[in-house]
Amino acid sequence: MSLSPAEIWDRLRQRARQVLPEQAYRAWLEPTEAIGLDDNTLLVGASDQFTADWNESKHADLLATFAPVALGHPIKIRFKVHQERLGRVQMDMFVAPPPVAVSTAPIVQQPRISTPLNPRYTFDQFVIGKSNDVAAAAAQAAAQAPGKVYNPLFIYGETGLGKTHLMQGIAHELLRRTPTLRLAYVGTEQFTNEFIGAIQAGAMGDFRRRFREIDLLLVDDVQFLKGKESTQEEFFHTFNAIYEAGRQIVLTSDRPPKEIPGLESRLVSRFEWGMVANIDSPDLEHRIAILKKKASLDHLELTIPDEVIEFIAQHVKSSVRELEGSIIKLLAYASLKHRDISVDLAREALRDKLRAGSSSDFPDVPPTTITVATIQQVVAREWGVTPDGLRSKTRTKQLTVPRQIAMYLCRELLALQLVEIGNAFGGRDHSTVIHSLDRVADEMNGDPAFTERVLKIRGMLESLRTTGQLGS
Ligand SMILES: Nc1ncnc2c1ncn2[C@@H]1O[C@H](COP(=O)(O)OP(=O)(O)OP(=O)(O)O)[C@@H](O)[C@H]1O
Repeated sequence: MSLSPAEIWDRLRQRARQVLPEQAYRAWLEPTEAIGLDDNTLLVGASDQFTADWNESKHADLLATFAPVALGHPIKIRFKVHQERLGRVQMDMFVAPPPVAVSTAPIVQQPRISTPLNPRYTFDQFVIGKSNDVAAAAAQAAAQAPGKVYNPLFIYGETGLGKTHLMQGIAHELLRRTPTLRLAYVGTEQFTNEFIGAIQAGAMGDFRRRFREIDLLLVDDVQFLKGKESTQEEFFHTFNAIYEAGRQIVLTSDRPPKEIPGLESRLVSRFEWGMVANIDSPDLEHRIAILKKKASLDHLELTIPDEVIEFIAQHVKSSVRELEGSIIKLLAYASLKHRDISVDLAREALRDKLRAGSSSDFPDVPPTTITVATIQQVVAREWGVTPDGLRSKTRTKQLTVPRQIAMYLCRELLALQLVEIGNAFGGRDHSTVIHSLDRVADEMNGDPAFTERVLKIRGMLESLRTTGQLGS
């Protein structure tokens, strides 16, 4: 029986999980998916270019070593950006530890339907600003007097702005005070699936007990109730039972109740009974404060200078999740390049994110006027060889060293993918490119004259980019 690409990927990934740190697994391999199997190569999609490159350089070989045992034959693994997933970057953590279940010994007997809470989603880790002060105050009030003041509390806003964080903050606070709290925390999809499962199993009585005999109901993404008539009906009764018992309900959505299409009017009106609070995008000062808070929580104040925090806050505006993702990317990039974190490094590492905005938003991101061909020309001239020689298969030392440097500069200045660099230099494979980049980085660590020469070329190219002229 032959396995599907998804099954192959699952087997290999699970093996990798046993040997990689959990955080590394979650950050890099979890948000990937198999795209297809081509000949003997498994193609795996990542959400963005950097994740693809990082996996390619750090994990592809390791994963391939599991194949003979896991699949019974060797295969190669290649990572690429999965077009459908572009724009859905999910780096929902800084250097976050894996979420832990909230369960503690005394609670075990309590009815509990709960996805694990993220231990970092507490009130004291939530930075309050103009865009979220009403929602944060309401959440704190609901945690102080559950079921009494804002019931239900309905928090809405665009993705990645802290709705789930605030909602879980209420649960953390209540659990801290009452460890035996009966908590139900689910996404709307999970509620729907459990409901369908209960109908199929003829276990509606059990389902109702589990969802109604609770102290706190948290439901994420209620916009997904749209168009699901029977689920809405069941949710309506669940809501009423909990509400009438004076227990707290907290809901999140990407839009206010009235704007959820296909939501029954009796649910719309119930969702508006308590408090409907919006979370907006944070302004610049708020973004800086959030980044500083995250940096201090992870003891990164000395690693990430203030000007880098400000640079990121100025340019990454779409969501707090994106802000966090930027820092993760920057940390990984710095570690891959063995370089200290600076604004220049951030500009390189976050090139994709910076480009996602309009150029007028990013006046200090210069238009890319240099190309691979320019880099090849400038390097070839400096080393007294020809650009064609750099692109050829010839492996004399006279050509190998400038070729490696030109590859390195393509990566540094143009942030090209490994495979793009390989193609631009006579169709070399990614491991040759990685080897070349490592060689240059090693030489630069140990040989000041070499470093000076590379930096001189780099300076010339950068000046070409900013002024349109080659610096001397
Ligand atoms: N004000 C804030 N202070 C600190 N961290 C924040 C803040 N707002 C958001 N975050 C962080 O941003 C990330 C995304 O937040 P969260 O998951 O709560 O977003 P969301 O609005 O629920 O998004 P989605 O709708 O996609 O589920 C989390 O890691 C969260 O801790």
